[in-house]
Amino acid sequence: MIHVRGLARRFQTRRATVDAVRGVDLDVAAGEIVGFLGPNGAGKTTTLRMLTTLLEPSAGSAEVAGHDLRREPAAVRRRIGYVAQGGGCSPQGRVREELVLQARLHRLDRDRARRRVDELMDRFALGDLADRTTATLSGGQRRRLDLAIGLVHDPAVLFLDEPTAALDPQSRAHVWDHVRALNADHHATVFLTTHYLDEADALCDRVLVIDHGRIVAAGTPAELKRQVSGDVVEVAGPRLAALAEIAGRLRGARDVATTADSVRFRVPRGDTALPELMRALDQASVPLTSVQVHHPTLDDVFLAVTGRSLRDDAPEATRAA
Ligand SMILES: Nc1ncnc2c1ncn2[C@@H]1O[C@H](COP(=O)(O)OP(=O)(O)OP(=O)(O)O)[C@@H](O)[C@H]1O
Repeated sequence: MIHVRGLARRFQTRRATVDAVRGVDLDVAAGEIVGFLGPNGAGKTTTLRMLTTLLEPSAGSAEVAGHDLRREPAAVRRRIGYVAQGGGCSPQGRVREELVLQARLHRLDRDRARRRVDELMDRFALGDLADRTTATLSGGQRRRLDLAIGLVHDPAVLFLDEPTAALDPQSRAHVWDHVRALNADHHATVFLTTHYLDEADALCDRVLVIDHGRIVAAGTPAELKRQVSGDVVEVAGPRLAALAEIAGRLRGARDVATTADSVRFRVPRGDTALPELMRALDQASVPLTSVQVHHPTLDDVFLAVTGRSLRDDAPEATRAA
C-alpha cells in the first residue's frame, strides 16, 4: 500500500541546511497499522507531509495507494486521508457543517454527503455535538472529529500525525479503540506518527523508529521490546568515570551511559548483576552513593535504539515559516 525508496528532504534556512529526512525506505502492506516513532525533530512530520503530497521530496520515490507520489499527486490525494497534528477545521464551524463541507470538497453529491456524514457522526459518537462550534470541543472530541474528517471520502490509507498528543489517558484509549475498529471493520491501512512507545505498542502491528532523519529500528512492538530486555541499573557516586568503567566490565552489561550525575546501563538480570557490581566496586575502592534497578522505560528504549534520551531532546533547528 505504501512503498518508499530513498525518500529525502532538505530544508534551507537563512542560518542552516537541515537534512530533515535522509533517505528513508519503507513498505506498508494493505491492512497494516504502522507506527512511525521518534523523538522531537526526528523527521516524522516531514516524512508524513511528503507521503501526503503536501511537501515535495528533495530525493527518492514513493508509491502510495497504488499511485506514484511525484507523477500522480492528485490520484494519491483522492485515496488517502490525513489528520494533521492540529486538525484542519475552522474554529467557528459547527461539527456537522464541517463534516458536510469536507464531504462536498471531496465531491460527494448532497445525498451521499449526508449519508456519509450520518455514518461518521454515528461511528465517532459525535451526534450530540452536531451543532457545537469546533472551538468548544474537548481535546478528545476534537480528535474524534478530526478522524471523521480524515475518513469522509473513504480513503484506502489513513495518515495520522500524533493522533493522541496532549490527550488525557481516557481520550487516548478512545482514539486507539476507534483506530483499531477502523482497521478491523474496514481493513483500513493506517500510518501514524507518535512519540509514545505505549501507543505504538497498543495500536501498531509494526513500528519504525526514526532518528535524525533515518530509520534506525523496525519490527513488531514485541520485537522492539525484546531488544531492550533485561533490567536497567542506575548508579551514582563521586567517581562516575570509574563507575562507568566497572559497570562496563560486568557480565552482559550493555549501553553504559554516563549522565551529569549517574551511570546507567542494562544487564540481563538486575538481581544477579548487583552483587557482582558491589564486589567489583569494593575491590577497586570505588564509592557508591545510590543504586537503583528498574525495568526498561520508554526512555531506555530510545536510549538503546537512538543512543540518546527522550528527556534530553530538543529541536535541532528553528522552523522556517
Ligand atoms: N520548514 C522547515 N524549515 C526548516 N527546517 C524544518 C522545517 N520543517 C521541519 N524542519 C526541521 O526538520 C527536522 C525534522 O522535523 P519534523 O517536524 O519532521 O520532526 P518530527 O519528528 O515530526 O518532530 P515532532 O515530533 O516535534 O513533530 C527538524 O530539525 C525541524 O526543525
